[in-house]
Amino acid sequence: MSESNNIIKLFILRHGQSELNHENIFCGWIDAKLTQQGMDQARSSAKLIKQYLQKENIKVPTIGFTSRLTRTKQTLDTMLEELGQSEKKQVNVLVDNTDGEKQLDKKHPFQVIRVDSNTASDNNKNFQIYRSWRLNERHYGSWQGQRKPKILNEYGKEKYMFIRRDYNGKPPVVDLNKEMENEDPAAAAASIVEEGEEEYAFKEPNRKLKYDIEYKYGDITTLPDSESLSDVVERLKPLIYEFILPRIKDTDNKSGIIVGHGSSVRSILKILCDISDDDIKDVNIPNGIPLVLELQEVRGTSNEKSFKFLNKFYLDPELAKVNAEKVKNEGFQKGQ
Ligand SMILES: O=C(O)[C@H](O)COP(=O)(O)O
Repeated sequence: MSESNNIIKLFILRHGQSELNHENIFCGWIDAKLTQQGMDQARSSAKLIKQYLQKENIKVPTIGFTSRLTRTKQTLDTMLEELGQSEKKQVNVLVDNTDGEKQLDKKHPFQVIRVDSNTASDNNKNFQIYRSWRLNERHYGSWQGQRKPKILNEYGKEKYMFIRRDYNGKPPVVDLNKEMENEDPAAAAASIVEEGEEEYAFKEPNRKLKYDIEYKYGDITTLPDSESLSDVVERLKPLIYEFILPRIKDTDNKSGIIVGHGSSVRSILKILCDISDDDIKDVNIPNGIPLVLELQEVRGTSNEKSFKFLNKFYLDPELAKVNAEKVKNEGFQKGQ
């Protein structure tokens, strides 16, 4: 096998701007949609990928991965329109298989549930999308739905930045009774906010409804109520090594698109580029700018050692630098 045909290329990006990014509100597992600017970012990220593929004489990837949140779905769907793949897509949801000990089953950790109802033209659908809750944003605990400047004011700069960026920083747990949409619409309509309690305008979707496929087909015992970046790294590792990389490696051109979130993209980089716990604090991910990550497949080694990091670069490095700095400073600017 020659050097060049065992190179795996990942196109990794954070979704375009969401309604809550726009409002400077912690989003986490709240299911915000993209703004118009977010849709535009998705489209221009696909244009950048297209230009790069043409320049390098590489075919469009045939596989993509998103979280289970709407903002990554909308981003990838919009990108596929621009890449001419939207008619070809086949959508699958990955659910966890656990062994008796409630650990991921080592032999068959994930089950693929096809969610497209149209099976008639399956043969033409050669762009495979896989969605997994393991690619979701970090669960931002009780900070979800709250304005960043307000939290900064309450916790002070040091604690605010520690929880946002330290590898082990973790927000207080969410009170799911209060901060999750009610399963029963009638009960939701009747729910009264006690005097002096804050009304949560932005809530996490009811999990039984949002993750119905996971509840129906898989073992779902581990959905979090607050996470540090290290928690996200742990939940992502099996997905990356047991599913994403082996699938991408088996495609014709060994490339794939991954659309994640600020913290899930930071976690992917931490895992694949071997970034230290300390250095990851300074990594901020801009919305909607693709990063190319190249890995070399090393034959004859076990999972985690079988992909060696080679190179990574943004397709618009200048804009990525400016926008990453803005992400870092969220909450601090006046007038937010
Ligand atoms: O969940 C969120 O609000 C953002 O996507 C990430 O926020 P952060 O950059 O403050 O960690």
